[in-house]
Amino acid sequence: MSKYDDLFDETAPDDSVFTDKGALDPLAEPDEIMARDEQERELATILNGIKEGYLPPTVSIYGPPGTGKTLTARRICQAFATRHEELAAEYVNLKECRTLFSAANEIHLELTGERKKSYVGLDGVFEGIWIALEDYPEYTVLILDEIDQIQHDANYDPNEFFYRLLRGEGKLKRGITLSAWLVSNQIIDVDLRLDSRVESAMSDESVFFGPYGKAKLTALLAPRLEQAFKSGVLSDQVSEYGIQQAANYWGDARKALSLFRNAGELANERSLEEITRSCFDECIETTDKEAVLEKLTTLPKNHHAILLCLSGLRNVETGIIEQPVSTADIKQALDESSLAKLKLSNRAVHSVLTDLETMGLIETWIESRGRGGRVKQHKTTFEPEWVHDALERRARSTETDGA
Ligand SMILES: Nc1ncnc2c1ncn2[C@@H]1O[C@H](COP(=O)(O)OP(=O)(O)OP(=O)(O)O)[C@@H](O)[C@H]1O
Repeated sequence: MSKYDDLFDETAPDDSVFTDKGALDPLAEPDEIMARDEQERELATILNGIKEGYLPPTVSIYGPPGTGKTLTARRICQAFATRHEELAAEYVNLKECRTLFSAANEIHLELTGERKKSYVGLDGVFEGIWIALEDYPEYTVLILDEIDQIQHDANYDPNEFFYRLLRGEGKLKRGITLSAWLVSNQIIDVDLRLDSRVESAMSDESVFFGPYGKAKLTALLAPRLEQAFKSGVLSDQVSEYGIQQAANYWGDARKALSLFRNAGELANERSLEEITRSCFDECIETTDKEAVLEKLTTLPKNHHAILLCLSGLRNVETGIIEQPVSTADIKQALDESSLAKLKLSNRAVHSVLTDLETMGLIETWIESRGRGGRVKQHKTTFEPEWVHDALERRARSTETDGA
């Protein structure tokens, strides 16, 4: 018997509550979209516009995280495109794009399988996009997920991207009909402060995906819970309790799935035969923390630096991190620490703070101090200690990558 036989025996799940934990993976594609009939109908009506020779130049698809925007937009377009050869649909996720150039290049990559070199510039990439779309069917829907990322480009105004996308010369010259479906958490023209020449080229079509309430979450989770858990380990009452908690706290399908996975794992850890209400109560924070850490670990260095300054001041007596922190204090903490090497100007600090607020990671407000004037204050929307946990996690993964 090798040492691995022992190791595998020791780590094998013993009396697990799960039969198929993968069913609770939010990345796993569900067989069917549940509880989004209204939005599916709105989107199908928009697509059916091709029968009258019209697709809106833009459709804003917006709502809080985990409300099925991406899933619904992609599925409905794919289903329509397989039934109508005059329409093609392409999906591009702009999550990693920090410049207008990289966002346009991501679209180019999706359409052609190739990226453009940087010397061609933004206009060169758009020209490539229009050339590629010439060979497309009469109508193309381009789903641009996480479109709000393009506001992170410190050197360009997002209007430059939209102006080219909507009014580009190469597009008009070739008579290309493109409908850009802009998926984001906020309504896009308000969020990105688009100017009037861009706004006038956009349509005011928008489809809102609200947070899921208890009934919708129940419909959506039912087939996945049935697949995930052994029969008898999750009673109807306890399941209903977990769903109610997920609806009260978040209304987010992704977090609801994670909550059930975490609750099941806790029951396993404690060798419980059934999942209990307290498993859910104890997992609310873990589930929240998981989602925040995931977001934090993917942030750029400057964002981390600012968050560190925001969560670095501790009360000398209690050891508790003190918040809120003013913009001036953040800048001072930056300049007095090893983070000074990042050489962040006041403007850069301000722009990172705006980004963090848009991402829902901090809250910002103005405090009036009488004669002392007005001071901008900031605090994290989550436990500030988690910033340090995220950094540790990132350092560990860099070590592993480097190993
Ligand atoms: N209506 C639904 N029916 C079935 N599963 C759903 C539904 N809505 C969400 N889900 C599940 O939640 C996951 C996340 O949904 P999706 O990515 O579409 O959310 P989103 O609104 O685009 O989120 P974000 O704004 O964070 O990108 C899906 O992959 C799916 O597993």
